[in-house]
Amino acid sequence: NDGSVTASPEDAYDSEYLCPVSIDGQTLALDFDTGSADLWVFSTSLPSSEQKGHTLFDPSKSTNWKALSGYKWNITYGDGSGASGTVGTDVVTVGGTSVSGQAVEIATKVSSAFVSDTANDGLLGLAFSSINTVTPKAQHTFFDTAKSSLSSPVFTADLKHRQLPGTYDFGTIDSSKYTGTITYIDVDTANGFWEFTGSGYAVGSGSFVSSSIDAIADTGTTLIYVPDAVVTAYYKQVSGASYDSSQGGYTFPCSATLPNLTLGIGSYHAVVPGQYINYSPASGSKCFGGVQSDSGIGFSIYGDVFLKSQFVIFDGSSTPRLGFAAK
Ligand SMILES: CC[C@H](C)[C@H](NC(=O)[C@H](C)NC(=O)[C@@H](CCSC)NC[C@@H](N)Cc1ccccc1)C(=O)O
Repeated sequence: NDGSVTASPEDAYDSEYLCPVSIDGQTLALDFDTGSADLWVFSTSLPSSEQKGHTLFDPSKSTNWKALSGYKWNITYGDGSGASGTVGTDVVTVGGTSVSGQAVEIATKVSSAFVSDTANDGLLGLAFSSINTVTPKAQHTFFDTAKSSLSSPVFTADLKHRQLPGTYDFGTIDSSKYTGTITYIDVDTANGFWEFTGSGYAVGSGSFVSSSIDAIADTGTTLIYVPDAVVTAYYKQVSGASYDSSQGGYTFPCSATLPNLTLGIGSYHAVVPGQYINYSPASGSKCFGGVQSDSGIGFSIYGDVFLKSQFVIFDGSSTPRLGFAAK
C-alpha cells in the first residue's frame, strides 16, 4: 500500500506545497504539514462567503462517509490562523496509499488567512497523533492509519526550490532521490512534533559554530526560524540587510548575494543554498529573508526553506527518528 504523491509549490515563492488527496473520490489540494496532526478540509458546511475559490468536500456525496456524532475539532496555528468543525471517517487516498476509516475533519469555520489562500483546500497533518485536536477522542493522522499497511513505517519529503514539483513518498525510501549517506537523529515526541536537537551552524565559508538548537522539522512552515545568534551572524554577511519592523523581519536588497547557511544535524552539515534564502520581494527593491528569528516561539522551526535543500526521512518506527541526506 506504498504511495507517492506530487507536492506542487502554491506560488512563485514556494510559500506552501500542495498535494492532491482523494476523499471517497473527491480530490482536494491539501498542505501536508509535519507541524500539526489534524486532517481537515474545506467543506460544503462552511458559510458560502468562506467557500469561495476552494474545492469543497461534500460528505453527503460520499458513500463511505460515517459521521462521528458529537465529535468536534478546533485548531490554532503559530501564525494565529485556525479552523474548527465536525468529524467523520472516510476512505482517504494519497498516491497509491489508500486507507479506510480515516478521520476527516470538516471545517465549519476557518480564519481569514485560509479563506484568502484559495489554492489550499485544507491540511493533512503528519505530526504525532498525540496533538490531534478532535474531542472527545483524539484521532489518528493519515500516516498513523496507513503505517501498518506500508512496507516500512516511514514517509519521505523531497520538496523542490522554485516552481518545481517534489514528492512525498509513503512506505519506501527511494535511493534515487538522494546522494551520499543518510544521517539519522533521534526525535523527541513529547510535544507531538518531529523535534530534534541541531548541532550548530555556519554562515557561508565561515567556521562551524557548535550549539544545541531545539528545532522541529515542519513542512507546513515556509521559512527557517532560528535563534537570534544565528540570524545576526547570517545577516552580518549580507550587505544592506536590516531588521524591518514594518515587514516583521530581516530584509535586504534583492540584488544581494546571499551566503549559504549550514545547519548541523549530528555530524552531518546540511547546506541551504544562499539563493533559497531570498524568499520573496518585500517592498521596493527589498526582499524578505528566508531566515528569521525564532524568538517568542519556544523552539526553532526548520521549515520549507531548509527542508527543500534536503531529502528528509520521517521514520515512524517504535523509536521515531529523522533522516537527512543531500540531493
Ligand atoms: C504555538 C502555536 C499554536 C498555538 C499551537 N499550535 C501548533 O503548534 C500547531 C499544531 N502547529 C503550528 O502552528 C506550526 C508548528 C508550531 S509553530 C509555533 N506548524 C503548523 C503550521 N505551520 C501549519 C499551517 C500551515 C499553513 C498555514 C497556517 C498554518 C497550539 O495549538 O498550542
